[in-house]
Amino acid sequence: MKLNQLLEGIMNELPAEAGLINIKGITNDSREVAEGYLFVAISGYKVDGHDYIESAIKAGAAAIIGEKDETGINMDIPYIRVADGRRALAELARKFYNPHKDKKTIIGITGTNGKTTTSFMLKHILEQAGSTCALFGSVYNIINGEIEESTVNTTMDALAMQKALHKSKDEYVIMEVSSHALSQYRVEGIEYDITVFTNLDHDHLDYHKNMEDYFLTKAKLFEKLKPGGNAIVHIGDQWGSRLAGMLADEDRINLYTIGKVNADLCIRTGSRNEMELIEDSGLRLPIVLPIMGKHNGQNAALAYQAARTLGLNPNEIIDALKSFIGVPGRFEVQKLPNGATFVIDYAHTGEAFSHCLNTAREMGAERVIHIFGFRGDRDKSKRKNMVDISMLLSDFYILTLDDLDSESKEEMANILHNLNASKKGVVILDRTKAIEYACRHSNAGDWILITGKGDEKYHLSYALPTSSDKETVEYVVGEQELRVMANG
Ligand SMILES: CC(=O)N[C@H]1[C@@H](OP(=O)(O)OP(=O)(O)OC[C@H]2O[C@@H](n3ccc(=O)[nH]c3=O)[C@H](O)[C@@H]2O)O[C@H](CO)[C@@H](O)[C@@H]1O[C@H](C)C(=O)N[C@@H](C)C(=O)N[C@H](CCC(=O)O)C(=O)O
Ligand SMILES: Nc1ncnc2c1ncn2[C@@H]1O[C@H](COP(=O)(O)OP(=O)(O)OP(=O)(O)O)[C@@H](O)[C@H]1O
Repeated sequence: MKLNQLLEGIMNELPAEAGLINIKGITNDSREVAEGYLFVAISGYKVDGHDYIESAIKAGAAAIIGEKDETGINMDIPYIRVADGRRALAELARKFYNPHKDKKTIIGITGTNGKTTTSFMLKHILEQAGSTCALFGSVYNIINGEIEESTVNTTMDALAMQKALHKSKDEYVIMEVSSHALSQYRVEGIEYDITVFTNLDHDHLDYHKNMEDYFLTKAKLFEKLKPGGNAIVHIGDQWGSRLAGMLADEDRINLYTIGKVNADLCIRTGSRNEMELIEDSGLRLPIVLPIMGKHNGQNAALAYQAARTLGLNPNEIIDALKSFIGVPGRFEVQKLPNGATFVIDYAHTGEAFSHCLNTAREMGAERVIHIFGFRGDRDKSKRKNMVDISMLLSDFYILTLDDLDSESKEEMANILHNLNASKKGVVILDRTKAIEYACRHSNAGDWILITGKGDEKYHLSYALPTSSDKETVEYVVGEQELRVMANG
């Protein structure tokens, strides 16, 4: 594609000869530049892409886009200045990979918790109805029925996103959209058919200034709805209600609210996994969800409403939900030989903790034991609240290590000891030893919840020869089986 075609609308005054340059590819990573590529230099959070312009030129770049007036580099290829490199990258990538806009139906799901679960549920419903569906999210990406290795981010960068949209021949694309993605223009230029809001909880305040900023960033997804598109908003918290209020007067879109009362789709929960969805027509749909937790009832209601707006009939959606097998690492349950229950979950916010711990009680736990830590570098201001909620809702908790990222083990150990303000809690730094300890001291009727990592691999090495919570649970359950056998 010619440079001037690519830059149309992004840049007005381009030297005539520069416009004729043939661009063979686009990248913002100097290590990926090949002959004839356009290199987009971005001032990043860790390093400055402008420092790699010379390497990009050596690797064969045909033109450079950057944010700085002066690069201080003598170059005989065009340097084009833009106000925001990330935004320009998104627009260029869309033009390069998807010049005719997407014909597929695109669904974006945002919120602090429940994005992955809701997206898996909706995918399952659409596939049961015979449709093909791509999924872009934190567990993995699925394109044309093939699982692709998981990306670093929940939402891919703009370039990977446009390539993935280009590659997908699926009828539907469901994507999790993080607030980071919205503020970094990773989904710029995408027009959504449906956008979904799950909830907002204290998280990511290492990145956002405050909850207000976090909320307004999430709300940007709804500006990207196509005219006539559908906004589906869970009004279970103040942020969802506020978003619904903001969207209510927008004539160009349709708004569907989900909540316990005064919503277009009402959720009535019964005991354990029983629930009922009530449409505003009065249609009542009872369902026993195959996965546990009221939070999953909310996720199911969001997926239900999305499928309804896509024209599926109520009973086929409810039937599909009945065969949903869950998401890896989200409330995965395993029974121990002694009658106790292990749960592996991805909860890493206070609200997610309360859902998980309450679910264990509702399922009949006599004693709830909670094992968790804090991810290094991530929102440090939520840590105390996480301990407070665990202290309130568990019978016993074990503070342990999670991934440290750039925080040191000593630093984290101090934080864990300082936050452990209750006799209900102990600190066992080694995560695998914490799990082993809980297993050894468990009785029939106990529920042991290990939260934070879900099915992700450990970044640290621990005492037991395992690399994820699931493997550690299998290991300690195996040990317990041996002990039970040895004791006859
Ligand atoms: C803080 C943050 O969000 N960083 C994101 C950002 O990184 P960055 O572009 O600033 O990267 P950088 O390393 O400073 O590099 C700057 C530029 O130099 C270039 N470079 C670098 C080295 C080199 O040799 N040559 C070169 O050209 C890079 O390609 C880049 O263009 O843009 C990258 C591409 O999109 C992201 O991968 C990266 O996410 C990092 C890994 C991250 O941890 N992000 C988290 C906070 C995040 O985004 N999380 C949300 C999910 C949150 C949730 O759980 O809900 C997500 O969507 O994943
Ligand atoms: N609707 C919900 N409300 C509150 N908590 C929820 C909800 N759904 C899931 N959770 C909790 O949040 C955890 C993560 O769920 P899920 O992976 O579906 O969310 P996510 O938004 O994709 O999270 P992340 O952005 O961190 O990947 C679950 O393991 C569960 O503990």
